Amino acid sequence: MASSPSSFSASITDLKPMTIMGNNYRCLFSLQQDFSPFLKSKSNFSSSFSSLSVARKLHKKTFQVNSVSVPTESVAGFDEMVSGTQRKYYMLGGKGGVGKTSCAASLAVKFANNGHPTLVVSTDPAHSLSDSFAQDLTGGRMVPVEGPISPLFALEINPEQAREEFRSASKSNGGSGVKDFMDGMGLGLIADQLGELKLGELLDTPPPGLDEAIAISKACCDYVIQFVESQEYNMFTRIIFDTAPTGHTLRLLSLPDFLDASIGKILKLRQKISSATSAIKSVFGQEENQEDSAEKLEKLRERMIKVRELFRDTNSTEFVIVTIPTVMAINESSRLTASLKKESVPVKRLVVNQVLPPSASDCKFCAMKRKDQTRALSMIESDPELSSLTTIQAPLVDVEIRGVPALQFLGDMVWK
Ligand SMILES: Nc1ncnc2c1ncn2[C@@H]1O[C@H](COP(=O)(O)OP(=O)(O)OP(=O)(O)O)[C@@H](O)[C@H]1O
Repeated sequence: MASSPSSFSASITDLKPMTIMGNNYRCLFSLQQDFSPFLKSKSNFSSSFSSLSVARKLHKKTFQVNSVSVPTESVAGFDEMVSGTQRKYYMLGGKGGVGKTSCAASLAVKFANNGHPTLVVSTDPAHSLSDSFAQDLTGGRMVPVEGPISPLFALEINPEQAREEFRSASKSNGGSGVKDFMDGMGLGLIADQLGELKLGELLDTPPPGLDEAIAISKACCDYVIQFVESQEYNMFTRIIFDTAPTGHTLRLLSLPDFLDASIGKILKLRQKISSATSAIKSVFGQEENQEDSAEKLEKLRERMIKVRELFRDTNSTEFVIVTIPTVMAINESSRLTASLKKESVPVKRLVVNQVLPPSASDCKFCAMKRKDQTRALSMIESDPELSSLTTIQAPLVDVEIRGVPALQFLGDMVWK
């Protein structure tokens, strides 16, 4: 067990041979556990970082010797991602289990090691950032991640809190449909005021599948607004979102539009009603309160427009799709790309994760798997949505990617 920089360097020579699907090579991952006490000390990390670079070089060399290099189709692009100190947002999304969290966490580590104070945020109700960083990041607030050179913080948006808010608002108002929705969105005051006027009939039907997940989307939007407005987040020049599987993410992205449209309708309605009879005015209470709530609504609407604009700003935001080489995952990625384009969300990169590395001698299982993957990869080339994206291939490795050194290792293979 190493616990000091000197023993760390000595142990570099002890890298254990590991295998990627049958091919021998030396793997940095075997270091992760041995050196965790050492890596706990941030001051030690910069010296460990240079040692890790040596280890990586050694690793690359071994790759060449054994002819099992990482798939070569990776396209340059990290230079562009890392350049500039203006804040950039990266959202990583795709089908469940394809490696969104691993890719998002590895990108965050890479940015932080390249001088960017970075925040990585999980918007997936089933968070796995803590597992990925091998560190407790729960609690719904920013937690520093030990290891990288520049500050790296992680935030897992607390789904229970958002769900609870939604549930209690729905229960206490005893309504249904749009009214429940408005309550859950923190618009209970307006919903109450308009309750007698059959609000549900005056608004369009909310999107199908409306449930507690939308409360989490609302919480995410609130955070996004804070990232833009609050001093607390000023320092971050890169913010990465590890998003939930496709359905949730699309809901999150369309929420600002939906709220903007709904609020617009309420405001118009209010205007009409405020000039009507005193009987109707009494439903709304005093003139002063009307002004107050109209102002609140207008403010909420402005903030939603801000979130929407941010999601669509090609200068500051990019949605990176993560997939794996299977027909199902690629079909879903194609649909996701089409939806994102429809929402005008900038998307230009596709990470194809868990690609079998080349091998001179496949077993029967590997040969079958490789055939499947080759077929799936060729689908990308002919897919009308995906073919125009920059494709980055990331290899399947035979160990779980957990902890900063492992994420750094993955990041160096993916983000080039
Ligand atoms: N390139 C890879 N090689 C080997 N294992 C990988 C690779 N990428 C990810 N994994 C493993 O796959 C599992 C799922 O990865 P991850 O949690 O990153 O996926 P996800 O898309 O975020 O999942 P979810 O949709 O459940 O949030 C993890 O155990 C992770 O270590």
